[in-house]
Amino acid sequence: MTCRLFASTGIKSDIPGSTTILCRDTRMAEPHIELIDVYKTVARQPGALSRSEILSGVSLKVYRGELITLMGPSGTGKSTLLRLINRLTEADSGTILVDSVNIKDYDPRELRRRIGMVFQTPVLFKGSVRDNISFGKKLWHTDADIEALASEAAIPEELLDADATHLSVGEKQRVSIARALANKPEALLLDEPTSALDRASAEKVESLLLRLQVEHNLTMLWVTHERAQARRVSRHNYVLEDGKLREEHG
Ligand SMILES: Nc1ncnc2c1ncn2[C@@H]1O[C@H](COP(=O)(O)OP(=O)(O)OP(=O)(O)O)[C@@H](O)[C@H]1O
Repeated sequence: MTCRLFASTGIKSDIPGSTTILCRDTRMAEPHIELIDVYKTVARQPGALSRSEILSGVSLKVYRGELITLMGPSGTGKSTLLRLINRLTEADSGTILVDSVNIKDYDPRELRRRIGMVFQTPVLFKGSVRDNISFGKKLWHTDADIEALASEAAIPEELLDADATHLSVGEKQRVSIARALANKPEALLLDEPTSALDRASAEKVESLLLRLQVEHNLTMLWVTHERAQARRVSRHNYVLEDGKLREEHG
């Protein structure tokens, strides 16, 4: 077995006939995304005086090109943890770094271009599939090739001019992934990207995400309720429970 180190290290080791896997090399690179002692409380009822702590000193390092999964009981704060990273919500205390820079020092729009998000239920706006995929390209003036992205996301060419709101949920999820890629992101936050899909569509989207992760060297944080899926897609599986994050071994 050989390790294909993360592309940012610039080192590749492929010995013919051996198995090549992605390996974490903590000696050679700074984490791409790092959470240091993050606390987050929420008000359970609007206007309530007391707040509940859902993250109690969470620390995590994710390296460039690495895929980690997040599991844990419902309501423990997995989505909140993702949303903290692209500043859809703010931590009460602690530090979050992207490329060693505090996320508060980024323009939030640029942060969200770099770190895309895919939700459990794909939300597309009224308009064609092409319009939906082009959204980020227009916003951030990237040179994304819409036809190429559609093809990468296994969206047939004849669907490009179809009304996006009329697609099946599986097709919509593939469009939302292509739309996220049009921003030329470096990382994707995946909030249960397959759990609203039937089995066949879920398998397609799972293998699509895995292929894109390798082809684009994307860092991915993938929330899932399925332990089997977590194990299929990554060797770095974390569980969030009682405000704490722990890595699962074995
Ligand atoms: N903006 C908010 N205001 C108030 N409470 C919130 C807010 N966002 C999240 N919460 C609460 O924080 C807790 C964690 O929510 P979160 O969606 O992060 O959990 P989760 O682990 O992703 O859950 P699930 O697995 O069911 O999707 C829940 O009790 C939720 O009701």
